[in-house]
Amino acid sequence: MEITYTPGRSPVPVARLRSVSMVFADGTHALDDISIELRQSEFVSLVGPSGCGKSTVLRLLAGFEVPSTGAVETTGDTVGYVFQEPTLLPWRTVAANVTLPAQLTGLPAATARDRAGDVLRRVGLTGFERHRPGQLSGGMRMRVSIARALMLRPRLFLFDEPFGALDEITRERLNEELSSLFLTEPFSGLFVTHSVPEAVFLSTRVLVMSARPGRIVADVAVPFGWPRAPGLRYTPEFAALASRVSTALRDACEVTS
Ligand SMILES: Nc1ncnc2c1ncn2[C@@H]1O[C@H](COP(=O)(O)OP(=O)(O)OP(=O)(O)O)[C@@H](O)[C@H]1O
Repeated sequence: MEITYTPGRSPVPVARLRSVSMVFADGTHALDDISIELRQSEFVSLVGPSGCGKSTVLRLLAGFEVPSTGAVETTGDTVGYVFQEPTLLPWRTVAANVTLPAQLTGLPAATARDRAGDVLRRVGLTGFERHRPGQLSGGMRMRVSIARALMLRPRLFLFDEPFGALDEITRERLNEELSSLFLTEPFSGLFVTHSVPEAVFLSTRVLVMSARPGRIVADVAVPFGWPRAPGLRYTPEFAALASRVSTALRDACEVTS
C-alpha cells in the first residue's frame, strides 16, 4: 500500500471548536467550554460516557447545530457524515443508494456512475451494485453507508459510532478497512465510539470526554505507525495505551458521578 503522507503530522487545522458551550432549549447543558482542533491527515477518536455530548460535537462541526457560546470553525470543504444506522433507502439498489448524494448535488450521471464503481470497490462491494439493502449483512450495509459518504470526496469525515451495532469480528474487519481507506483518501476523521480498542486502533489521537456537561479531560497521542496490522491489537504497547485511555475514561466517569 502506498502512503502519500504521514498521518497525524500536518499542522494545518481543518476544523476547530473554540471554547464551545452548548445548552439546549430545554436547559440541558451538553458541552462546557470545550476546545478541539482537528488537523489535516489526523484521525481522532472521541470517547466518553453516554450522554456526555459526543454526537453534539459532531453535529456542531457538521453545521447541524449552533453553539450557545464559542465558535465552530471549518474550512467549508465537503463534510462526510456516517451515522450509527446505515440509513439506506430499502427500495433502492446499492448503486442507487450510493449515487444519491451525487444526484442531489447535480453531479453528471456518468461521473456519478464511475465514482460509485470506484467507492464500492474501495469498500469491497464490487458485484453487489444491484442488491437491495435487505439482501446485505449489517457490515455490508455499513460499507454502503461509508461508500455513499465517500461519493462527495469529503475532506472532513465525521463518524457517529458507525460500528457499534456490529459483531466483534465484523467490527474489527471494518476497522481495518477504514484504516486502509484513511491512508488512501485525503480526509481528516473524527470518530465517536464507546470502544477503547477501536479508538486506539484507528486513531492518531484519542480525546476523552468527561460526563455531561462534556469537557475534554485527556488527549492521548497514538504513536503506532501505518498501515496498522490486525496483530497490533495483541501487542503489549497497544494494551498499555488502551489501558491509559480506559483509566482516563474511568476517572472521568467517577469525578462527575
Ligand atoms: N436537541 C436536543 N435537545 C435537548 N437535549 C439534547 C438534544 N440533543 C442532545 N441532547 C442532550 O444532550 C446530551 C448530549 O447528547 P449527545 O447525543 O451529544 O451525547 P453522546 O455522548 O453522543 O451520547 P451517547 O454516547 O449515549 O450516544 C444528552 O443529555 C442528550 O439528551
